[in-house]
Amino acid sequence: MELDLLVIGSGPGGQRAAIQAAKLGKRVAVAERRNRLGGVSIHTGTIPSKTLRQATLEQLATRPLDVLDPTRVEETEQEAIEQLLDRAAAVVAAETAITREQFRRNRVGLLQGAATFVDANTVQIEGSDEPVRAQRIVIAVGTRPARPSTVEFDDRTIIDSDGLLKLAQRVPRTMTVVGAGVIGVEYASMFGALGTKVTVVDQRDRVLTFLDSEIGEAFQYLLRRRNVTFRLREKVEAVDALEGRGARLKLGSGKEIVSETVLYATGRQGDTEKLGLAKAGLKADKRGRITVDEAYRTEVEHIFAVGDCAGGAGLAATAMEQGRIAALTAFERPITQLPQLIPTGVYAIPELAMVGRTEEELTDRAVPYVCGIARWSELARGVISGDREGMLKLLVSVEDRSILGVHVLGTSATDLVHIGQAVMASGANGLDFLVTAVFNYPTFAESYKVAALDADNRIKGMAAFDKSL
Ligand SMILES: Cc1cc2nc3c(=O)[nH]c(=O)nc-3n(C[C@H](O)[C@H](O)[C@H](O)COP(=O)(O)OP(=O)(O)OC[C@H]3O[C@@H](n4cnc5c(N)ncnc54)[C@H](O)[C@@H]3O)c2cc1C
Ligand SMILES: NC(=O)c1ccc[n+]([C@@H]2O[C@H](COP(=O)([O-])OP(=O)(O)OC[C@H]3O[C@@H](n4cnc5c(N)ncnc54)[C@H](O)[C@@H]3O)[C@@H](O)[C@H]2O)c1
Repeated sequence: MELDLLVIGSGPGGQRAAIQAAKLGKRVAVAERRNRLGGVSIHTGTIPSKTLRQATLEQLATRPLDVLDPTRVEETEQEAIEQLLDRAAAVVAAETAITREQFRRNRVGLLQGAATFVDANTVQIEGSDEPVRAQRIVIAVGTRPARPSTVEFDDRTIIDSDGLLKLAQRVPRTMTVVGAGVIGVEYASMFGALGTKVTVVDQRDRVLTFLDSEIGEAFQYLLRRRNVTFRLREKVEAVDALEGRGARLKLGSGKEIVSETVLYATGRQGDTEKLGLAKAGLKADKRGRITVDEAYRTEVEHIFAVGDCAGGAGLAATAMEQGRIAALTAFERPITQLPQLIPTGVYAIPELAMVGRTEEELTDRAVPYVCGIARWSELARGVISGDREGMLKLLVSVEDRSILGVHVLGTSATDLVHIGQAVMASGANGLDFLVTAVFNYPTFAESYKVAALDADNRIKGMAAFDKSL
């Protein structure tokens, strides 16, 4: 088979690379080693975890009173987890079907089987007799959970985020989450909200270290109120399964934690070992990542790598755009590089999102700024929705009134952040746009106006003080 482009991997990076090349009229195929399309994003990562979260929130809002009946607790819990997993399975199936249909419409071929390089232009697909030759190749093989070699995972008691989706028995009473990164925190908050006593262990002294520290502290406080305990600056020394009764974690400080389930979320490893990269003149680093330039080109001119296996942000959102950029570059079309301003969304309970700088970064860079804050407790939409915990914080330049950072905690945070992203991208004077804009009322979006007025008042207050001197 002769192709203009072969894409290896059908996750978000591979999908977008393939469809972009097909839109240019190229002969394209995607190789996928699993018998399902969509990658980690659709099957074990983004989509199932976000569906479980949504279903959890709905279940909590409509939990029947008979759950308090002691004779029905086990049964009700079993039903509850089955409903959550069924909902995730239904959404996964729908998303897979959408991906398959998009490939069909765009005439993207599908080659099922693991791909390995024969040489820099030839790839063998497992189970096929005929090798595939392609003028250009995009590697989009993603990652898998990093499993420390000393830990015995059994997909039942000691699990990673893939194993969590097989937790079919019931919501565990106790859970230890190792790793307070995005995956650890999203699942810890979800199980905490469901009533599990969760302990989060991390070697760092803060959760989600990229957050603005005020928002991070508020978030940790809210999680503590929802059954989550933090053991920070702690290293895991050993994990022992206790026959049918959970597992015991031994920490470097000498503490021991016993829980029904241990969830490991300590990062991910590029899935590149079995690709035969050396045959194509390529190599990966010790985390399985392939080095690329700003257009996702590897050291070999016609081979590109995108998404999680090329390092970077580790997001479905960025993987998609990287795939598109790689395909445009491969066929000598003009590109716009990945923007600097990329939002982060954490789908915990409560939700978090940010774009731009934190207070700590601005302080380190000696950039003069003021904060403007809006609290959901004073926002009509917050009162109506019953979310009185949320807040939006704007960081505003005192020099040119541009918005330097946006930090949101609470309902709709992951959507709301994009208003800030758009205002920031439009450059200077963002504050004046927000101060004078009229937003629908009552909405969470109104928080931008409230926070902008707060920041404006602070800047005016400073100016009035200077004049009075
Ligand atoms: C629990 C969890 C929650 C997440 N939540 C979010 C979120 O809310 N928002 C967000 O933006 N991101 C989220 N992510 C991250 C997101 O899922 C990834 O960034 C994204 O899936 C990366 O896409 P990708 O195209 O690089 O590869 P992947 O989605 O990892 O897909 C790679 C594909 O390549 C295939 N493959 C591998 N080797 C071969 C081979 N040799 N031959 C053929 N096929 C091969 C694999 O089977 C797989 O299908 C989450 C991740 C996890 C684990
Ligand atoms: N909402 C989202 O966008 C979203 C959601 C989930 C996952 N993701 C992506 O998935 C990827 C993986 O996430 P992750 O949370 O597994 O990794 P991560 O690297 O973000 O976090 C891992 C955490 O584990 C800690 N850790 C590592 N080894 C440890 C040990 N031995 N003992 C104690 N703590 C230890 C680290 O200090 C770190 O805080 C990330 O790229 C993330 O962006 C994104």
